[in-house]
Amino acid sequence: MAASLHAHGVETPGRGFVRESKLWSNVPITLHLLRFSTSIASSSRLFCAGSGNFSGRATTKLVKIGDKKGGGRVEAVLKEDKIEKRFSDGNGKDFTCVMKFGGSSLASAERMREIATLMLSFPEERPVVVLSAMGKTTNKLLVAGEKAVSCGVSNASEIEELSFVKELHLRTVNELGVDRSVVSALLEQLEQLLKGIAMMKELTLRTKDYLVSFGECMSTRIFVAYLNTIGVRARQYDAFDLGFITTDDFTNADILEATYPAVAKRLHGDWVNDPAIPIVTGFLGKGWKSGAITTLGRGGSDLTATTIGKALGLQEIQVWKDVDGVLTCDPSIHPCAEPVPHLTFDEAAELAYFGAQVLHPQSMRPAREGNIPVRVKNSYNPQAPGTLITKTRDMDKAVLTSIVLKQNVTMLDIVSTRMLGQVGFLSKVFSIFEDLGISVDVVATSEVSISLTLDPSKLWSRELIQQELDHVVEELEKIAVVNLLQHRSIISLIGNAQRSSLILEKVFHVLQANGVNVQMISQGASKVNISLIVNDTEAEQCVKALHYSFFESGDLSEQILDAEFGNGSAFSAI
Ligand SMILES: Nc1ncnc2c1ncn2[C@@H]1O[C@H](COP(=O)(O)OP(=O)(O)O)[C@@H](O)[C@H]1O
Ligand SMILES: N[C@@H](CC(=O)OP(=O)(O)O)C(=O)O
Repeated sequence: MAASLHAHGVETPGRGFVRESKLWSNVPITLHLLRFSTSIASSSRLFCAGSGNFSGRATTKLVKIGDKKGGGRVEAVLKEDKIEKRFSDGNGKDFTCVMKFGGSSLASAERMREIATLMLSFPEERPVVVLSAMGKTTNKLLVAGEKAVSCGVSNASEIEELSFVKELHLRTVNELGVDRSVVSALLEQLEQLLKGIAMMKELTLRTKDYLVSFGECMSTRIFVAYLNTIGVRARQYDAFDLGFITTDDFTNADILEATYPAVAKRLHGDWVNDPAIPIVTGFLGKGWKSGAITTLGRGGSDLTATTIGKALGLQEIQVWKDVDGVLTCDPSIHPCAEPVPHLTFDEAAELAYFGAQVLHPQSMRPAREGNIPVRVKNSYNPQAPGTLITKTRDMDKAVLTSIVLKQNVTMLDIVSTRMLGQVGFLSKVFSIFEDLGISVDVVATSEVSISLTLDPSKLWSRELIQQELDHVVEELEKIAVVNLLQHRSIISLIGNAQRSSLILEKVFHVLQANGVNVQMISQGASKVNISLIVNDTEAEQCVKALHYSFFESGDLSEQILDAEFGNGSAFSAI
């Protein structure tokens, strides 16, 4: 039978008293008071009252506290099987940070155990934890849904991806020693849903969101059950019931302002009533009109984490990945990519927007608004310092921060037939895109022409199919001569705007040496980003050459920069 321990307060020589602190353990434990958050004076004794088995092999230690007013916070470390578990009584500020673990950090039972150990190895933190779906579950669910549309009701149960998802989650609960019932009902519902899709022969965006939500709903339930079995109090939350209110843009919903107070109220209230580490589903929300489950776009758990960080005004948002932080380029394109130690919110947002998979494009917004530092860390290598993202950073020595590649982009050259004046021309072109609901990425304009790119794989918008492209061209041809150029790539250089001339000089030198023609160039209003459009076939080679030149050759070492440009301020006038 699980032993439970309720430590009901702290007796002090003076009037000091800490309000109820509840500690549970299902194994014999040793309890040490870790710290008391107000000033420490004399010696006192932790005492237990009322219910619970705080006896036998569990021992108390004399502790030092001395808060005359009786406020403050008790924290204790329970030691058992080398796992350290930390509890707090919630007096004072409830939570210190958000810890978000992505699918890559949660691929198996073993990884879940490691994540629990990692999470509990920060005794000074009281985290809110956000989890994504295990491993590649979201992709598998989407493929299962597509297959269900055409496989027939009688074959829906046999869909390979459904079997994969079932097997992964059942194996994980078995290996973690938690009850199968934690996921069995959800797996049953998932199978029923796929049969429903097969019967209807259609997969709407709304159904897609409901379908993928099973991933996060299962991973969080398994993790909470596991934490409870090792004696850690944790509570599962589905974001759509926690207060995440979104637009009804299924597969790409926006978080509404009402979310912040709702989430704060619920998490705070529950903690005060019954402290337990909150484990929240990433990626999910509830549409404000439909009341249905929505998702925040692929990789949306990062946004869940920063939203909670802002809602609770926390000290830090930690995003745990499978890489040593934000890197100088995508490591799958160039293995010599290196971690970037420090980024601003603007740099990180630009990097994510232009396609670096490592962060969700919208995720920096709440962190920036709340001015809460974001730390990107590696759950496979927690010692690595990772990347710290803050409002400002010292840009004196910064030249280029990161190179981002987005492939398979469509480009349009639009030249006015001069039927409209200059102002009319630009506005007409953009209204055509607006009417068709197509987002434009990179733009370069002159008086009578516009070059721009459309992104067919944009994560948060629908796919551009050929028919739609033909329609765009048809509309534009009413006012312009249009040239559609497919299979292009955008290479985005995220860096120090104060050094744009130096960056461009170097870029053109590298591209010329590699015989690459740049088809379009654009510097965003944020000045953090310079984008170059090249052919898809040349893009990866370009990125490698640029990476070598900016990060590996030593040409831009700090000494050289100091000697050539002082502290960079010489460029600010440009
Ligand atoms: N500039 C970059 N820095 C770091 N990782 C990048 C970058 N560009 C692409 N990636 C890819 O992003 C992956 C991490 O993001 P993601 O898969 O969303 O993690 P998680 O699922 O854990 O949230 C890395 O494994 C890496 O392959
Ligand atoms: N599971 C969702 C949400 C998410 O954020 O995942 P990850 O943290 O693994 O990128 C997805 O795959 O899009």
